[in-house]
Amino acid sequence: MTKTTGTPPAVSFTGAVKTYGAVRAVDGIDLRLEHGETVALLGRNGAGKSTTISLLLGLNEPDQGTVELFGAPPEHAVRAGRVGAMLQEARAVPRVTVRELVSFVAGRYPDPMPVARALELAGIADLAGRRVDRLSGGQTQRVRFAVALAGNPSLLVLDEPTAALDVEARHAFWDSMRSYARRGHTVLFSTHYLDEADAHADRIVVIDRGRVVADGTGEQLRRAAGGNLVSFDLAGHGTAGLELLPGVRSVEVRGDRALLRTDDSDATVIALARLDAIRGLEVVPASLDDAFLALTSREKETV
Ligand SMILES: Nc1ncnc2c1ncn2[C@@H]1O[C@H](COP(=O)(O)OP(=O)(O)OP(=O)(O)O)[C@@H](O)[C@H]1O
Repeated sequence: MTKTTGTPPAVSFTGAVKTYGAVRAVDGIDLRLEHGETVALLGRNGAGKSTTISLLLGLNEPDQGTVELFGAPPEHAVRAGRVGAMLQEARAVPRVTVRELVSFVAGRYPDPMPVARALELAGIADLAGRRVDRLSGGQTQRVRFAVALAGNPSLLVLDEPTAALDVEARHAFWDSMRSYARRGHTVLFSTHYLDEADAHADRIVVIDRGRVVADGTGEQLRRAAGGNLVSFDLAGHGTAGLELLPGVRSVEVRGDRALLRTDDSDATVIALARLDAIRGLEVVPASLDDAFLALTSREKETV
């Protein structure tokens, strides 16, 4: 992470709220992205990721709170060409070629990158002469990436950038994104894919029901959700009192096995041994999937 003292952060949300009727799509978000950070916004369907991004880009105004880019309202940074965005909805522009579209967008920025470079970074140099309304979903997605890059923005915002991409295109996309980020640019991307967030972001911000429920590295999220999972065959044992054992945060029963999420697996295992409940005992580190499920569990109140 690159900290810049004295300079306002690239992105700053303070108590931002956005409601649609009764739905609090963004429900009091505080978020700060420093210059040069790559941050993943992770959440289930309807968690509020796209609404957060629309506030960030100034496409929507918060009902409460503030959103700033580089210390000013988002539209300033957007108008100054400091922001590039790849949003979910793809509007096909009829008849123009890929090169024409990217050139047109680049021409509206004060300091664009060469069009050939944007096409190359997005992996579509070979599609330059093709009409944009005659491309596959994955190709269209890569054109939108080239459009987002065209202005050489300081802040790149990508809403589910890999949704329509096959495995190979996905790898190529992340390589490009990382090479862009390495040059000191700030990147925010939303995703449903935990592995992608873990592999490609410096920080993961988990959003649930319009709130930030976790913010940290993949490792910190795993720890926050309970470091290890201890499981064993119940073999007739009851589950009463298991949640009171040392380290245990939660107890789940799957068939005849009990699954304990614990912060201190040694202490939990010793206590289980005293109860003679160690048949088929297994201790595994909690995965990021486990962490994500624990953090965004529908049953759990996130306060
Ligand atoms: N224009 C709108 N009018 C009414 N409700 C909306 C609107 N946009 C979003 N919502 C609601 O706000 C909540 C958050 O939606 P949002 O699109 O921000 O979630 P998301 O995390 O991006 O979801 P997904 O992963 O499915 O894209 C949802 O309940 C959604 O139905």
